[in-house]
Amino acid sequence: MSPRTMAGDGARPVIEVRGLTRRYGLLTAVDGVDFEVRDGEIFGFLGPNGAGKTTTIGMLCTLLRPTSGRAIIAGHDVVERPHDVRRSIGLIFQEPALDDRLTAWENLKFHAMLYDVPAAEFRRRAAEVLGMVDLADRARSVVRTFSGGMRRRLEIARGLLHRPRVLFLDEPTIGLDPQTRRHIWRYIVDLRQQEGLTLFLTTHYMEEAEICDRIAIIDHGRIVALDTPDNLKRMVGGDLVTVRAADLDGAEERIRQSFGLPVRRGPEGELLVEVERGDRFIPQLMTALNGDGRAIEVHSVGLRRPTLEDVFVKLTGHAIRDEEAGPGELWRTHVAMRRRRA
Ligand SMILES: Nc1ncnc2c1ncn2[C@@H]1O[C@H](COP(=O)(O)OP(=O)(O)OP(=O)(O)O)[C@@H](O)[C@H]1O
Repeated sequence: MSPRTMAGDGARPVIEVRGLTRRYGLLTAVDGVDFEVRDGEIFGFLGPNGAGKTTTIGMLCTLLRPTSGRAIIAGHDVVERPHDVRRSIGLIFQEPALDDRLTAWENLKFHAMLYDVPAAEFRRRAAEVLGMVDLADRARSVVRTFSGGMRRRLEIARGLLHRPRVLFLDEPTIGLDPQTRRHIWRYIVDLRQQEGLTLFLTTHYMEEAEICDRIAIIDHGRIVALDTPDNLKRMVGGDLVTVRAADLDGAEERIRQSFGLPVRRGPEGELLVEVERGDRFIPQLMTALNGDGRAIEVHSVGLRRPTLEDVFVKLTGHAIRDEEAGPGELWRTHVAMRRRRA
């Protein structure tokens, strides 16, 4: 039975979260979230920077204490049994956590010592996980000589060394180029097939969230929707027609008056109209925009299927990309997380 069919078979969830809350002073970073993750599932947290993804993962991994609420990982309460939780999980965080003066093998060895993996088991397992991420021939190379993608693969191998039941990945591809990002995801999906483990990941890249079995969309510390990517996209309806025009306000008003349909703004300021059949709607739209005594100059009209970005905009009223962090902001976040963990 593949892990995909194992998911949702009625077994006890591997992660159970009830009313989980974390406050920093007056700010409620995570605001009473509830969800369950099934064994063998790829479960994603999707939301903009600052939505509360890292804080949630921090609590599930026992690095941050919840202000209130409960989280049970592989049957262990994160507050009452943190040691058991840590043995059940692997972590891959945004910031690299390898020692680049050591070889790949030595980095794994250090991790095995922390997790009490016996020496014979370590040798077998280290060879296995390095093979999984295509680094077997670089085992004795110093990590300093590795590319960003190789380092991330080694971190994945290290996260798997002690055979965790759940692997947590916080923005595992941030800062990598698109090709390397695709490779990393291929490894992650293969791993689920090979190891049957549960993956909990956070991302603000919409296309990456598509690989999840289910996604929780999080905004301002709250889960605003939780479902499969397909079901989430169905919330947006049929087709999306995009309109770019010289007078966007005028075009918006004309569409509302002519069709009585709601009009939203897309991430680049374009108009978005949800319709059942876009191919039939566009000719009527052009007639409406050209007619009525005053033609509105149209720059382009597009037709596409809804994406997770559209779902996010529909649910929250704002775009994920608007809040994407620049390098400076990301660096500040990393420094803050390091300090929090220190
Ligand atoms: N140690 C801290 N002290 C005060 N506020 C914090 C702290 N850590 C996080 N926050 C705030 O809590 C909120 C949630 O942050 P969090 O890092 O969990 O978001 P995120 O969705 O993971 O974003 P990112 O992808 O940027 O890490 C933000 O408003 C952030 O500024």
